[in-house]
Amino acid sequence: MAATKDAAGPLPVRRLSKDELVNTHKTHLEKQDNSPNAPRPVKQPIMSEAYPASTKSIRDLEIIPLSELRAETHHRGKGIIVKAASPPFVGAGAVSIVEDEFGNADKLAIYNQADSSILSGVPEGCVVAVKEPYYKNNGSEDDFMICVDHPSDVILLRFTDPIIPEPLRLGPLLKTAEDWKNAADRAFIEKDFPTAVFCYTEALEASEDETFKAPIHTKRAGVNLILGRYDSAKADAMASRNGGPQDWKAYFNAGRAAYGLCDYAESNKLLTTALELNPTNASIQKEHARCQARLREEETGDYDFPAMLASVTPHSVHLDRGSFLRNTRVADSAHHGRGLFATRDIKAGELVFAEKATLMPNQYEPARASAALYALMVRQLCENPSLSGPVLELYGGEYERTGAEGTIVDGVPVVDVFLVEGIRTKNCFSAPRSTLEDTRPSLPEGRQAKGLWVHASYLNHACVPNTLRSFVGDMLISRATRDIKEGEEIFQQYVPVKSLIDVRNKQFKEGWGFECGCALCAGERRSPDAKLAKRKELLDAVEKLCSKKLPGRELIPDAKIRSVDRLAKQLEDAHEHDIYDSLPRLTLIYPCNWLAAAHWGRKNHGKVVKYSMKVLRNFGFKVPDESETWDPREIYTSSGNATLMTVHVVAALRRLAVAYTALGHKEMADRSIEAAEFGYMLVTGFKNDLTTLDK
Ligand SMILES: C[S@@+](CC[C@H](N)C(=O)[O-])C[C@H]1O[C@@H](n2cnc3c(N)ncnc32)[C@H](O)[C@@H]1O
Repeated sequence: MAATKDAAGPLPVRRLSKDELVNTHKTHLEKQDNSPNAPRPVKQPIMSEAYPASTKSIRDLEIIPLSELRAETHHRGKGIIVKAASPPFVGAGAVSIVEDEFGNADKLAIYNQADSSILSGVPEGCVVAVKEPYYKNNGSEDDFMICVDHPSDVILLRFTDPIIPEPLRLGPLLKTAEDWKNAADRAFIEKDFPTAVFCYTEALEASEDETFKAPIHTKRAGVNLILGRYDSAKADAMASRNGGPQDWKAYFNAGRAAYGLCDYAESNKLLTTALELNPTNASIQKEHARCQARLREEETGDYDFPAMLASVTPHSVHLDRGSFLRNTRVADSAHHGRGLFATRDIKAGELVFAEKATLMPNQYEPARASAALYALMVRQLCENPSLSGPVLELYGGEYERTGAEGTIVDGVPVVDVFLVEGIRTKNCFSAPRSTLEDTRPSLPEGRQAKGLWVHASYLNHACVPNTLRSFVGDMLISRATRDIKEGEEIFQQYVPVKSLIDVRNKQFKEGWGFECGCALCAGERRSPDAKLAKRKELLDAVEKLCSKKLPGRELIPDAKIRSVDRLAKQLEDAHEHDIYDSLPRLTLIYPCNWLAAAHWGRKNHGKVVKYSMKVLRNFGFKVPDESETWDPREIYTSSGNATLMTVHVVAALRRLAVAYTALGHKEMADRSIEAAEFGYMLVTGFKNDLTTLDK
């Protein structure tokens, strides 16, 4: 863990007075962008500044005055209780001027609160407790602020909480439970849902009358459903039961909440009860049928992928589908910690699993995608604690846990934003809106969302993996690239691998903290350094000569083709037979692809066959001598365990088909196309027309 600043720093020489703070704050408020759709920036944690979230109750901390806060210090064992003396300035966080019971004032910046929480902009007059506050200098001599990064380090205190010191007490703002209910109803009509939840909560706290409380639970369940706070919605719905004829509503709402949590088995149970109580209700029937469909998908893995793709639009990338996971299970891995293992034999091409994202924001802007996922993870852990368990169990890198993360303290789950960021960086995937679309050459590159798929997060990496992942909206599809035996570990590539072993392992070390030990990496490490250096030198020479591009329609001069051919031969000679006999030769893929494309432009079909077959060979596939009759469809099942499948394999097979046709080898041409279609299914996740590759 990074150094925390627990040692006491100095008391500031000068602090700004309340008037000075409030006046400056007012000028900021005047400039605040209040448009409802203005995107809120996210303050993503800097791991070198990491410090753990407080795990103590505010009632176990020593409450200190603001005047005792020391610069650059985490005040362990201490807490402050303050009242907001200004409206909040809402940017990456919410900044308020606050005062304590002694009239000391200071600036409080609260980050990482969900928009649906009232703490995302503490209203003036509210009282909050900050646990183990971090007091931070903002640059100039007298500019300090209390900086709350962990959402659970700040607690909104109820007006009647006895912990509030006398001078900060207002007493209840409204007199009766009925007043609070009416205020909540008004907030609901104005679509101010966080305030509605707050006021319904006060109404519930202010009343002992169960007949008054039951419908308020129903209303708060409804608001929580709107806010996506499914755990609370479910608890409210269940609390609204009173044994009367309206209880079907409670089960219906609880069922919808469980559906929102993707807990379809639980949802089914609740909706079935709702249906028993009200068998003719069309809304329950509809939700029940929807839930049954999810359970079928979970059981069978039977998906209509084209329909799913058709439903993905720029505004709707979250698919209403269940996850099919039963072909795989999590178990200890010989490579690292836990991994995913096959629970039965899986044939090349079969669905290994399909998983709906646990969390994936609809944010495809490269500059915003990571921050959006981080913010969503924090929000969900705060709002739906039932999701915390599976997310917090994921590998979080080197960040040291306290063990209290996710436990409920002072009524809220402890959420440590640095752990969340650690989990995010080690487990998130980039996802195009659809992999099929992504294979279109005309599509601009780089528009990918970032998401978290909890089951897929257990996959370890191999450069020569046995599965390939693809996406349709927020659904991750994993297909077997070769036959997998029951009990075998499932691997995937974390990122497309670089051809030079040093370069790719540097990437794994820096990004994920490991050195790959897959068959390819282990084999390549047997090559002496001089051979590795020679291959790098030759690849550099080819890339320089060809400017890293593949030939298009232009006619490439003979002399250039001869030069590339010569370098390719030297590269081939720089691979030891005993090591590379059944391993991919990644540095040779680009030159061979280039030569196939160059000969393609010259309609030199024999050479196209030769170099396309070399491309397949260099991806690790077993191919015969180019003059033999063979069946390209067999490459997926007869090539051993060190192959690498990409869209370039599909392109090579297509090129092969055209060349075979031109040479009059119709049968091999047809088989090549079938093999290309199969490969394209692996790449895109389901059967698709190869012509997408031309669009
Ligand atoms: C997404 S997690 C994979 C699941 C992880 N093994 C676990 O126990 O939760 C990613 C982490 O797994 C480890 N890992 C993945 N592939 C590996 C490999 N081939 N060899 C060693 N460690 C690997 C790395 O520490 C990486 O940061």
